[in-house]
Amino acid sequence: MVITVENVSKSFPGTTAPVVALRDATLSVSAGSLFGILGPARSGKTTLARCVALRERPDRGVVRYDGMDTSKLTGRRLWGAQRQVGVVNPALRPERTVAGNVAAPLEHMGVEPARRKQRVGELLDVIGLSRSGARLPSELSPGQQRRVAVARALATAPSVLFADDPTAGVHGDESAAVLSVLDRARAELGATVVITTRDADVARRVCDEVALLDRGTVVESGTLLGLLGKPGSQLAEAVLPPLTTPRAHLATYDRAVDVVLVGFAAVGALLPEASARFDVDFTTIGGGLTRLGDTPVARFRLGVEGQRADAALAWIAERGAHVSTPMYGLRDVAA
Ligand SMILES: Nc1ncnc2c1ncn2[C@@H]1O[C@H](COP(=O)(O)OP(=O)(O)OP(=O)(O)O)[C@@H](O)[C@H]1O
Repeated sequence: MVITVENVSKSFPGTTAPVVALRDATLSVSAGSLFGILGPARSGKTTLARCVALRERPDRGVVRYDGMDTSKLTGRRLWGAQRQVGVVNPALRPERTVAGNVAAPLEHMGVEPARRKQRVGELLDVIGLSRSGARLPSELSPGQQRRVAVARALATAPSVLFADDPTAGVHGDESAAVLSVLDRARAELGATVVITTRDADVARRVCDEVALLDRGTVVESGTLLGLLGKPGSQLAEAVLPPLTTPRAHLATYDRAVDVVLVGFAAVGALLPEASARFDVDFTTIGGGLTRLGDTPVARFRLGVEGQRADAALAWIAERGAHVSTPMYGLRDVAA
């Protein structure tokens, strides 16, 4: 399902004046994407995600599901639209087993026992807890409990899954396992997944689309890979390896450039090949390698020497590398 948010504003009553949670927020969530709403504390992430999930009504603006204006929906039709979004609620029922927790929404819907059992089995497999169905939540680690909460939200096969801060209170490998379950929900069950997070690393690891929120305003949104080459992108800055080079260091080269390379072929081969073809030397003076999901991405600050430096840089740019002139932040100038 494609979800669009158009100029959504939302305020809440405050003690002295209304608290503005969202101002004119606009974004588009592609069908089948893992969409991250990223921003600092109180920037409006949860409110925006709740509007997307139809759990909160905007004061102004429209949320569309596959083009349909949801603001006009009431009663059964609103409920029907809300049911398309499974919301991950981390609070499990302590007295019920893992399987019982996952089965609860299906019982509520009156799904017959054999079908229920089959569905619960499938979901426990997706979350990697096939053999823990009979255990109680208290016997599981926080990360495993969170995975059960995801399975429960997926039980009724919603087309959209919403998880508010899915790695909150879960650490290290455990948080990677929670994120990989969200990724499987998208890849294997075909759900569009919307998450909120303060952590750019979460976005880097699993999100393919992101919106960056600042004090209720969407300051950037789009595909993460698409934003990498955008000059001055805050999202790109947050997920790429940092570049901090003293200005004096750059002066030792004919010229210096920042290069972003995306994908196995580019990261592995583009620079050595350009160097050989154009008889140009590249020296890495900053940056490094990372991954966006499974895609290797590199950002390097390079010293470039050789008469055909321009031709070499044009050649790598034609092959998809993003080449730019280093920009100086305050830190660099001070250094
Ligand atoms: N139900 C509510 N009543 C009053 N104020 C609210 C309500 N929900 C959110 N707010 C306020 O709206 C602003 C945005 O809150 P929101 O929870 O959407 O931000 P957030 O980015 O998810 O924050 P966090 O990362 O801290 O969870 C905050 O100032 C918050 O206090």
